[in-house]
Amino acid sequence: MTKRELSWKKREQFIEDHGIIYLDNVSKVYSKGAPALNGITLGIGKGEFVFIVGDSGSGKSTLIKLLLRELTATSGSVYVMGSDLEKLKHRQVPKFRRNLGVVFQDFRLLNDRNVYENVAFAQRIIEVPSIEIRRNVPTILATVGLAGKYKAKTRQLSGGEQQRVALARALVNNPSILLADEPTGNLDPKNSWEIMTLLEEINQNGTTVVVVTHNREIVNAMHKRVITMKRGIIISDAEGGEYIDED
Ligand SMILES: Nc1ncnc2c1ncn2[C@@H]1O[C@H](COP(=O)(O)OP(=O)(O)OP(=O)(O)O)[C@@H](O)[C@H]1O
Repeated sequence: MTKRELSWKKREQFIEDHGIIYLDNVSKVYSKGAPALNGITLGIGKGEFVFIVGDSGSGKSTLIKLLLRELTATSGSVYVMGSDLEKLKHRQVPKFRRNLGVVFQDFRLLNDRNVYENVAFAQRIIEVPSIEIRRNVPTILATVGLAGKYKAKTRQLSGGEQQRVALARALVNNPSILLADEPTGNLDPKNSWEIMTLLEEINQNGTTVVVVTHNREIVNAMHKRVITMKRGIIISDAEGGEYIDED
């Protein structure tokens, strides 16, 4: 077995034992104030669908930023896909992020480009050959129900449609993990449900999905694993859990 095969096997074993996401006693302290995360230990298995909920300021976005390696932990270790993110060199970060899809509340699209270009862009930056891009983009747009809108400028779309473009862009590179930070925060109930249904389908196709949300109704209806945070710690972690009311 080559060295590379051996290290891949080790990583597979790590994921099997601890999860595709694993935080080991992680704290994050910003320059001022109480820790945003305070000794979090958490494993998320390959193929899981997990909600992360909690009061404003409880540390949810900080957690997502650690997983994306936008931030590093003050202490403890963050492992994503079996890699210790602290050991990742700066130049390795873009390659690491290829396996992560991410969507945000505010969509973050290129508003002067059309739908097709927004999605194709994600493939161009990782140098996917044009012939494959021309095949992949329509396929993923059909998956999110936007096949007919590929020429539209994103600013001409509804909020729900814009979030679907963002989802298509997040998924086109076939990531192992999809992180969604408040994906329905700017959407009405109907569009929120459509996005959640898409996230569930994506999960059923094998992608691990982590959703940060304040949407109580959706969390309570979907009966997924629910991790509740408060002031930087996990106060509840329950399969088929409910949104716990803030006090
Ligand atoms: N860049 C920063 N510098 C200093 N403090 C920060 C920074 N970002 C977040 N914090 C603090 O860390 C704590 C956790 O913030 P975080 O954004 O992770 O919470 P959250 O649960 O995502 O909140 P919300 O639901 O409002 O988005 C808060 O007390 C916040 O004020």
